[in-house]
Amino acid sequence: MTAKIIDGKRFAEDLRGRIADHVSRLKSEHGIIPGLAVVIVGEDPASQVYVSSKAKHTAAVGMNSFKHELPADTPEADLLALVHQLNADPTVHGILVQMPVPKHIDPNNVIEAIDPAKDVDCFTPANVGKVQIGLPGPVSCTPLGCLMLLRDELGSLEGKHAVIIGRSNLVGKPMMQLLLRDNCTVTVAHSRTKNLDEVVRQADIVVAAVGRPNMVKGDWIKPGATIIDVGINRMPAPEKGEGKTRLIGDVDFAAASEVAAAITPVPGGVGPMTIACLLANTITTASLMNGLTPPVDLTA
Ligand SMILES: NC(=O)C1=CN([C@@H]2O[C@H](COP(=O)(O)OP(=O)(O)OC[C@H]3O[C@@H](n4cnc5c(N)ncnc54)[C@H](OP(=O)(O)O)[C@@H]3O)[C@@H](O)[C@H]2O)C=CC1
Ligand SMILES: Nc1nc(=O)c2c([nH]1)NC[C@@H]1CN(c3ccc(C(=O)N[C@@H](CCC(=O)O)C(=O)O)cc3)C=[N+]21
Repeated sequence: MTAKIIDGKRFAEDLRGRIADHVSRLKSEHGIIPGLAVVIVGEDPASQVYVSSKAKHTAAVGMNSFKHELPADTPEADLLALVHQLNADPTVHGILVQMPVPKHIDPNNVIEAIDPAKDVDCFTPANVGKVQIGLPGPVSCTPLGCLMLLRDELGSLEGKHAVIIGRSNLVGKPMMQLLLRDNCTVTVAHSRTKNLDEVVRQADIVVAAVGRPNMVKGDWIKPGATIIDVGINRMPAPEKGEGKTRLIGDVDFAAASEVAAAITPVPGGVGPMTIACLLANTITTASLMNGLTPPVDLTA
């Protein structure tokens, strides 16, 4: 079998088109221009790339984009003061502080400082809890993007056995909640899981979110499974020239493609969906902050 390649880049483009429609409706019917503030501390090149990409897409859908770049040695108190200022700013509906933050800053203090009403990453305890009980609000961007791709590919997810590899607060745990809500039977594997290959062989749906290049082998995949590869691993690519790199996922794409029914590529799979879902969450928070029901097609 040669797997269908799930085109996350194209799906994200379509999603951004729908988001742009919602933005223009919020403007014309309610006089609201959704605003997203992105804060980056330090000069990590990969983070810079993501932040620029977010700013570009935010503006392209008609939202206000506010970018705050702080030096790497910014004291924690100054970062928290900026977050409080953004919490109080009525033109800002979403706040994202790019992670990781430098070592002298406690990421938990940053997350606690963000007003849950503007928490478009869905990092705050209030919003994590809302996802768990199924109340409206922002939903973790990467898991939301994975869910949209899976629903588009499979229709109903009911009764499917989903194996998630990774249990981070950013990806694995919220993915577990969303798949459970869609009536999957969910297994969450992690670094202490025994016989991971045998566990993965049970899966109708595999979500790999580990950060280890090509860790999931072709012979771990049940024939006909659907594979979502969240992993982003930057590898040296001397064949492209001195100092060049390329991205690969957590799944051995070539081997898994021989067995699976459908698979996301890296790049061009989950990554673009993450950014589109950040914009979707900004529509959700802007709607809720104004007493409006968030559009159903942008949330879980
Ligand atoms: N495409 C996108 O938009 C995004 C991509 N990513 C990428 O996804 C990947 C995961 O990110 P994130 O969740 O933040 O990573 P974390 O490092 O926070 O979590 C990794 C998880 O993988 C588990 N793990 C580590 N080694 C193994 C192993 N040998 N076998 C099984 N499980 C293992 C860890 O287990 P334990 O808990 O036991 O330590 C942990 O739960 C990264 O490559 C990241 O770059 C992340 C966010 C967005
Ligand atoms: N507060 C916060 N929220 C995040 O959502 C967040 C974060 N911090 N820190 C880092 C991770 C990682 N992340 C990605 C977003 C887009 C791509 C993406 O667009 N990837 C492209 C490739 C981009 C490239 O070529 O570098 C793709 O997979 O096709 C990847 C990874 C969001 N994260």
